[in-house]
Amino acid sequence: MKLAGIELRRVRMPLVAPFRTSFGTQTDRDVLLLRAVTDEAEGWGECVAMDDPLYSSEYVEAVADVLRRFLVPALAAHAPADATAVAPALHPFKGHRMAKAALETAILDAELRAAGRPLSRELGAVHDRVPCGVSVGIMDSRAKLLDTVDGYLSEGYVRIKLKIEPGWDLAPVRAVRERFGDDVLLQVDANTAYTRADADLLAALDPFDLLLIEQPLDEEDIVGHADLSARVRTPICLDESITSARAAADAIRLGACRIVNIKPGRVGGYLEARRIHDLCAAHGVPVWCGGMLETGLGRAANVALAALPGFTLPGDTSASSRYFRTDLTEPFVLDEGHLAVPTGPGIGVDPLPEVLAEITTSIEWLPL
Ligand SMILES: CSCC[C@@H](NC(=O)CCC(=O)O)C(=O)O
Ligand SMILES: [Mg+2]
Repeated sequence: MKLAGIELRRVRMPLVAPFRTSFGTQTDRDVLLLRAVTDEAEGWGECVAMDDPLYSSEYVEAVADVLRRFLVPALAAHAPADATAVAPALHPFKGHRMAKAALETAILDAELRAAGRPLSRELGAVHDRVPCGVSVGIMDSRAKLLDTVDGYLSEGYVRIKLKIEPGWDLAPVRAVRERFGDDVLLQVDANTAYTRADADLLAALDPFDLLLIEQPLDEEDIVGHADLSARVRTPICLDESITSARAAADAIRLGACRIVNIKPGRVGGYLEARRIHDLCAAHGVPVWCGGMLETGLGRAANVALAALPGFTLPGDTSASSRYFRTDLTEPFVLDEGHLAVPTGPGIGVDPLPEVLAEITTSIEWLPL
């Protein structure tokens, strides 16, 4: 397979409602899509970086820059024969895992489409549909929160994840438990909003029988999470801290987490995501697929990954309608709390041309 070039395409999609986390509020997505053009097929990679470096150090403008100046020229020099050669070619450049993930995914998608192989099969999927959780933002009131959760449970979501931050934690969790009972699968995500001094506060969540507490402390505070894991009964799950299979191995070895949220965009791509899955399975650590408000392109690939055997907890693989009135692809629709794994070659979905044209804000061609 010969790579002709990479198209950088920016698209802007409004969210159906503001999505508030401990690091800010989002009202739309400015998404960078990569289209890999080869002599045999084309492939898509969706970059998960946000507008600003608040979830991680990466952000969309920086991703475009590092692709333009370093990563795509490196591919020109190495002429990778297939997707497995992309990460080694990009290894000299430190970090920028979201940029690398999008590039590797676009090339992997092109390769698999040319070969007629679905991504799910390539990764080792064992299910043809996956159970879906939903992420619920911080709200202005508990009443609004309970109405929102009620709506999602009515839609069939099998797990509720509440965003929390200091001042919005015990009360909303208690309100959800009191309204919907103890059987609802419930977890929380702090996005690093707490400190080691909050151990007792986080331990006060134990009586609510949560599935997990996601990333309570700073992404670099592995020791702090290990100490917290010894103080809090609820399993600690890491997200921002797990940037690679090595980081996952170290966190597990140090007792910093008992569950891992795998996001392919955060760790450099689907091949590294599979390595993390395999490593966690070897240690008996459950994993689930996190989300970055992906369009249907990234959502399709995430659903394929979530079908691997070690993904034993519902992921943030929600229906398209959780975030978008109109998705870039045919919408992902919840069916009895599950999404079907795409069966077509590669990621198995394509952008709808008229939607793509309407939401595109810029196009840049990077020849190899
Ligand atoms: C803008 S928040 C993105 C990161 C966040 N993602 C979610 O909460 C799920 C988003 C989704 O459903 O795609 C996380 O830290 O897990
Ligand atoms: Mg998270």
